[in-house]
Formats: sequence, C-alpha cells, structure tokens
Amino acid sequence: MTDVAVNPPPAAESPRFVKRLLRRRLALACLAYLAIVVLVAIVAPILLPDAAGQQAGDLALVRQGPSAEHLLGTDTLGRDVLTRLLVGTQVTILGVVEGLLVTALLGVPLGLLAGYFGGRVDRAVMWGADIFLSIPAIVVVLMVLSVFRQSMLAGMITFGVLVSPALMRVVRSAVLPIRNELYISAARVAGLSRTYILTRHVLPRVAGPIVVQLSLLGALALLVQTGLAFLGLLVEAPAPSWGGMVADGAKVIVLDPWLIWPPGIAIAASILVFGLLGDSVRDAMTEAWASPVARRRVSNSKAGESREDPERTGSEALLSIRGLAVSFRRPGGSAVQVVRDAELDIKHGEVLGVVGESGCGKSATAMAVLGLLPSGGAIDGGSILFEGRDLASLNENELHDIRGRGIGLVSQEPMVAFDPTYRVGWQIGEVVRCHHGSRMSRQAVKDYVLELLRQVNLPDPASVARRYPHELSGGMAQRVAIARALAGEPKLLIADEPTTALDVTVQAEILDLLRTLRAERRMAILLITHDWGVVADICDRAVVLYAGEVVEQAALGPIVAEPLHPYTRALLATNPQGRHTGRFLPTIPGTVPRPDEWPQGCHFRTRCDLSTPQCAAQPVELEEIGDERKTRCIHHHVLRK
Ligand SMILES: Nc1ncnc2c1ncn2[C@@H]1O[C@H](COP(=O)(O)OP(=O)(O)OP(=O)(O)O)[C@@H](O)[C@H]1O
Repeated sequence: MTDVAVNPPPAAESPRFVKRLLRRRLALACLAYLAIVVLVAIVAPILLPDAAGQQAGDLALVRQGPSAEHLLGTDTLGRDVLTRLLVGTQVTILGVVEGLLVTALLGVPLGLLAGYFGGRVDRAVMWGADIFLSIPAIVVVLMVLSVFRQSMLAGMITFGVLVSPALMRVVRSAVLPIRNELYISAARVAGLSRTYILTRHVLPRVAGPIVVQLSLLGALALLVQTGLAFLGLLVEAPAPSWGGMVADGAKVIVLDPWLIWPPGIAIAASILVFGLLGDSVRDAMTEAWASPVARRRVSNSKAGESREDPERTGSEALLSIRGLAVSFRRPGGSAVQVVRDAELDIKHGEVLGVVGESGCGKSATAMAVLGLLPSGGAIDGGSILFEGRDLASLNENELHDIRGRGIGLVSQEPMVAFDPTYRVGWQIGEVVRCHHGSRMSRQAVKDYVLELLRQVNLPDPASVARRYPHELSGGMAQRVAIARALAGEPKLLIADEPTTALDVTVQAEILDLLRTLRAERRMAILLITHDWGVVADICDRAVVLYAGEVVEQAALGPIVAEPLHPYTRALLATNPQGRHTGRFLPTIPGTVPRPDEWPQGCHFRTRCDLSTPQCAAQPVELEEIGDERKTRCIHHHVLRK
C-alpha cells in the first residue's frame, strides 16, 4: 500500500531542516569543529589518563616553546601543553553541557506554558523571570561556590538556573503568535490534548529560536565557565581545564606570552563557533518559513460505519442556546458585550444557517459554543445545551471531550488550520488516534485516513495524504479540513464561512459535499455565512443576527418568502442572486454599530424605515410568532404580506 505519511518522525520538518542546515558550509564547518571537540572530550582522558592528576612534568623543561616533542610546548611545571589542552576539553565541555541542560529544562517548558496559556500563568512566570534577572548572577554563583567548593556541577547548575529566564522569554515570545494561529484552535477543536498540542505542534515551531538561543548561551556558558576556572573556583589542581590553563599562562604572561595562546585560541574559537552555528540555524529556519506558504471504541472506528443512532433523542434539539451573552475585555479593562440574549436550536441532521453582516457576532457565538473565545472573551450568561449538557458551565477538560467528537469545526481559511510542518495525512491521523485510541493499529489509522479523504471526494487520497498544506489548492484544503473534522465523527459540524475564500465552482462542490455528509452521517451543520445563496442552497432553517442579537429565526421557505424583521428583509433585498443585471443593487444605509455604540431599544432602529419612538423605549425581546418562528421586531405585523 502507498505510504500515507501517517507516521512521520515527531517533526516531519526535521530531515528537510537538517538538509538545509548541512547545505551551509559555515554550519558544516561549525558542526565538524564541535564534533571534533566532543570526540576529544571523550577520547583524550582515556588515551592520556595521567594528565589529569599530573602535579608536575619534567622540571628541567619548564616553559619550553613548541617543539617536535612538545608540539605546543610545556607549561610552568614542565607538563605538555597539548596533552593538558586535550584532556582539559572534557571538563570544559561538560560544564557547558550541564549549564545548557539546566537552562533548557527550565526555560523551554516555562516559556511554552507562559506563551500558550497566557493570563495568570504568563504573569506568574514572567514575574519569577524578572526576579531572577534582577539578581546579580555572578554574586550568586560565587556564593554557591563558597558552599560547594570547586564543584563544576554546582557552578554550572546555578548558571543554568540564572540564565534560564533569558531562554524562557525567547520561547514565550515565539509561542505567543503561534497560539493564536488557526491550526492550534483547529487542533483543540479536533480534541487533541493541550500537552499533545504543545509538544507536537508548538514545540517544533519554536525549535529554531531555541537552538539559536542555546548556541548563544553556550558561548556565554563557556565564557563564564572558563572565567570561573580562571579564578580557580571550578576545577581542582592539577586537573587541567581551558580556563585554568589561561590562569597559569596569565601568571607568566610577561616572561612567556605563548602559554596563554593555546587555551585562549581554543576558547575564542569555541565561542565563535557557538555564535556562528546559532546564525546558521536561524538562517536555515528562516529559509524554511520563507518557502510557500478518541476514546470511542476501536470497534466503532471503521470509516463509513454508522454513528450512534441520533434517533434516541427524537426531534429534540442537539444544540440549544438560550440567553447567551458574550463580552470582550477592552485594553482599559472594561468589558463590552458583543452578543446579547442569543437564542437558537439545531436538531440532529439539520442544517442551520446563521446569517448577518460582518461584526454581528456570528463567530463569537460559534466560538462560545466551542469554548474557544479569543483571549479577553467571556461568556457572561445564558446556556448552551449540547445533548443536554450545558457547555457554558463546563471546564476546559470537559470541553476537550466534546470538541472533535461532539462538535467539529471547519473554518473559512482551511490552509491556516493546518500545521505547515506536517503532512496532511499525518495531521488527520493524529486526530483519528486521539479519538479512536492508541489501540488502533498503524495500518488501521492509515486506512481510516484514506477513507476519510475518499469520503470528501478527493481523487487519489494517498497522494493528498502525503502533501504538506501549502501543496493543496484552496478547494482541496477545505476538503481535507472537512475530512479532519469528520475524524472524530462529530454530531454537529460548525462551518464558519467554509466557502468564502473559494471560487464559485469549488464553492458549489463544497456545499454538495456538506449536503452529502449530512445525509450520510445525519450530522447537524451550523453554517455561518453572509450569503443567502448558500443558505438557500443547503439550509433547513436560518437565524439572522444583527448587532449581537438574534433578530429572526424561521424555516428557510417562510423566512425567504416573508421576512418578518426589517433587517432580514433588507439583507434579502441586497442579495445579488436572482437580481436583474443593469439594475442597481439596493444597500442597507449606514453600518452595523460597534458593540459599545448599540442604540437603546432595537439595535436596528437607526437603519430601519419602520422605526418609531416605541422602538427606542426598551430592549426588544425575541417574540414567538408561531410555527417555530421568532422575530425581534415590534412592527412585524406590518411586514406580513
Ligand atoms: N478578540 C476580540 N476582541 C475584542 N472584540 C472582538 C474580538 N473578536 C470579535 N470582537 C468583536 O465582537 C463583535 C462580533 O464579532 P464576530 O467576529 O463574532 O462577528 P461576525 O459576525 O462573525 O463577523 P465576520 O463575518 O466579520 O466574521 C465585533 O464587534 C468584533 O469587533
């Protein structure tokens, strides 16, 4: 069977990144240098075992310059400089590695947490980092070394702890923009856990800045370590270290300046190599980004197998929203309500269109359902009943169980809903594994991914599965996004303007696909759109939103034939479809008021030709006017034909 790319290495990007890095001569030279240094650090103490404990060499040959017998000469006690330099590499490099390890173990997780979770977690981590950065590091290291005398481990651990906030800040800043990317929301909606998202989707994206920063901190660690060894604080004589050799040479710098050169060159070259390597890694990463843009039983997991029978709930609503209020905190700290008293119902297998101009609160309502309001957003009141559970009162873990499996999401921009570093087959596969459990074999996951891609009518699913997101066309990307949303077999699919970014032919194909899926899977669809053509094409009922309020809801036929809210009527009148060419298309005068400028009483009254003083008197309630039909207009009888 063709390889479906369901099992790439953790970072599918890494092999290509390594290739790009190795294409750079400078990077190759730096890596070769470091490889030699590491080899020397391992091998030298084994091959030259007596150098570490050698108190003195041939005292008749002190401070001899380079010769055939002693290639780098001898030191003040007649010991071979080259031997000491080679043996001293181990302790020097070990010190750097210890420091970097501690820095990475503290800086990376804390930076990830602060950047990803934001809010209180971020503030607490940043507060701790500020405190650490304000402490004079060298004083602390000296205090620690006064207790743990000549302990390289203690000194470098202290160094690692003290510089970890620098790495933490870099990681946090790199994560901040990523957490708002749609593919992270899509991964959450798909039901992937936070730990999984952090390690598999966020961490690989910030690996570049981490490596760059660690290279620079490696140079700093070497500098600090040799400095402390120079002061005789880290390594006990007669064991050699590069810093200790510089100290020995410094004592006789006037009599014999040569002695300082071999360790000095080794230190300077290593610092330079760390810096240059960091630069090369950064350039290789930049090149990459500059290029083109389950716990259900395994037995239930076979594609095409019918989902749990929704009939058990009869005609009851699958999702029922009542009195929903959503607000966003403004920079000053005050909260502004953007959705007020929202109400809608959607039954099993029903397609509900949510219509309204931009800024009316369609997305805010949908995101409130998924518990994915952007930072600053909050549900102020009301209930969101999904299969009888109030989503508004669930915690993050409980919502996590609903996302993907209960409710799926397809967004307007499918391309950005995918992690650009993984093949799409693998990204669907991870959702399949998440929802159908790790007991599912690799082959079963691959088969299921292909089946999902087949269900969304993609020709040659195996080849599509192997592609990266940027290798898909807009229509293909939307189908792949739908396939991923289907992996958890959701009962409700929220489709937020799924066809807006597509051309007309592809739009029609995607709508056909949604119609088929709804029929085959009895999946309810909440379709957000501003296009009445789309509503007429696929929806059973429509809900019209204006300035944060549901102004009308009814079955498709009646609402189109006889709109009973002036806003619905105006929206339908401005719809270009079915209009005669050569005639001016009517527009609705004015614009949707900002949430902090909603008029008193009816929100639409400032743009309404039926407005009377009564409309401003008090908030208008949504009125039931029979046959599952509601309107928020006190003059609705005037609109009856
Ligand atoms: N992150 C945010 N912070 C502050 N206000 C926001 C935020 N997101 C949305 N809003 C505000 O909430 C209101 C509703 O926005 P929403 O995106 O839900 O509208 P919409 O009807 O979906 O529009 P569109 O069709 O353009 O997506 C708008 O006034 C918008 O300015």
